Amino acid sequence: MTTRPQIVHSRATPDKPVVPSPYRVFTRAEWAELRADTPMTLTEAEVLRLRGLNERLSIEEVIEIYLPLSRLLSLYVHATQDLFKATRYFLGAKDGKVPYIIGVAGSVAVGKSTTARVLQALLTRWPNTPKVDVVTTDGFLYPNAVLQRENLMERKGFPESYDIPALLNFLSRIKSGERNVAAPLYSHFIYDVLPPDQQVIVDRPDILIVEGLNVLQTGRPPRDGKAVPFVSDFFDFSIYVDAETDDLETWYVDRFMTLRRTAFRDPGSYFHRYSTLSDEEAVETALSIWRRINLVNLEENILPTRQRADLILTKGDLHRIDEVWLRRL
Ligand SMILES: Nc1ncnc2c1ncn2[C@@H]1O[C@H](COP(=O)(O)OP(=O)(O)O)[C@@H](O)[C@H]1O
Ligand SMILES: CC(C)(COP(=O)(O)O)[C@@H](O)C(=O)NCCC(=O)O
Repeated sequence: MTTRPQIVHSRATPDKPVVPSPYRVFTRAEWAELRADTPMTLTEAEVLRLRGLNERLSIEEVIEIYLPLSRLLSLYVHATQDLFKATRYFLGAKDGKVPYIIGVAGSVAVGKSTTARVLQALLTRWPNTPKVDVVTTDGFLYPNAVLQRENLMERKGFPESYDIPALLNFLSRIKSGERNVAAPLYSHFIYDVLPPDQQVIVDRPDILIVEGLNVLQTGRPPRDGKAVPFVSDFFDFSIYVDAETDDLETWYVDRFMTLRRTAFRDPGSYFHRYSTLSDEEAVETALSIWRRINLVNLEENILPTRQRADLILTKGDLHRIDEVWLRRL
């Protein structure tokens, strides 16, 4: 089972004083109280739109967890923009708009992409309707041809499977205020990155959400002593979506079984070969992929980054968030 962030649970003993937690912990009810004012209701059209993002997402979850979170983020975005304006004023600079970047980290199947899409939908509702884009880091995986050549197909999602310099270059261009920056895309259907003519263009959004397993990773310190930035150096705020390992395994297998009934039926899909398996065989296959690849990656490379996040959402059964941990500033 995943252990929850440890630091707050430490008990004082005579020889071991309690270490103050860098996080303030909110129960679900306490967090829900923070959805203070007007834009905290959803229109019917918005509810429908959110349902379209993920039919399993409960609207209660959106109201109690994601609306307060979008309120907090909106306040942070405004504060950062004001600070940026102050710098521009100081420098006598006229132009310049720099996107506010939010990183969303966590295991495969924890719901990063759903969280990112819900936040995107909610943040655009705030006064002045900011433009919010989402980029996923799987676009920066090396193509299968490269992973095969390097014997890394069983390491997809591990740090060495990503073109990190390309991701850093992308983020650096975004943070420099550059317009029309291309980001590569990944397709779960073909299980590979798409060709360069199918890249997505990011054109100076107000907010960019960057979602992926690896976004809080730091990598090895360079041997030559030359400083290399971390992906998270470009973030203004970061979120880690957390859950027990047993739940993650269930969600991974469930998603695999749903895809088997839908996308995998298409002969063009990479996993089409699994559409003819019996249900039991398919569950075994999904469990095997989970345990060989994603679980190992979670334990070795993803969980250790949890305590770098500004906010941790801890999920229980059925994706219900039961606690919110907010880093003290
Ligand atoms: N808040 C949620 N409520 C219900 N189901 C969810 C929620 N978030 C994700 N899921 C389900 O969990 C699975 C993994 O979610 P996804 O967003 O694809 O994860 P990730 O991007 O972390 O791999 C999917 O089947 C999705 O429908
Ligand atoms: C594509 C992924 C590495 C996730 O990438 P991310 O967007 O989080 O960077 C992952 O979904 C994946 O495909 N893992 C390999 C094992 C598997 O097939 O589940």
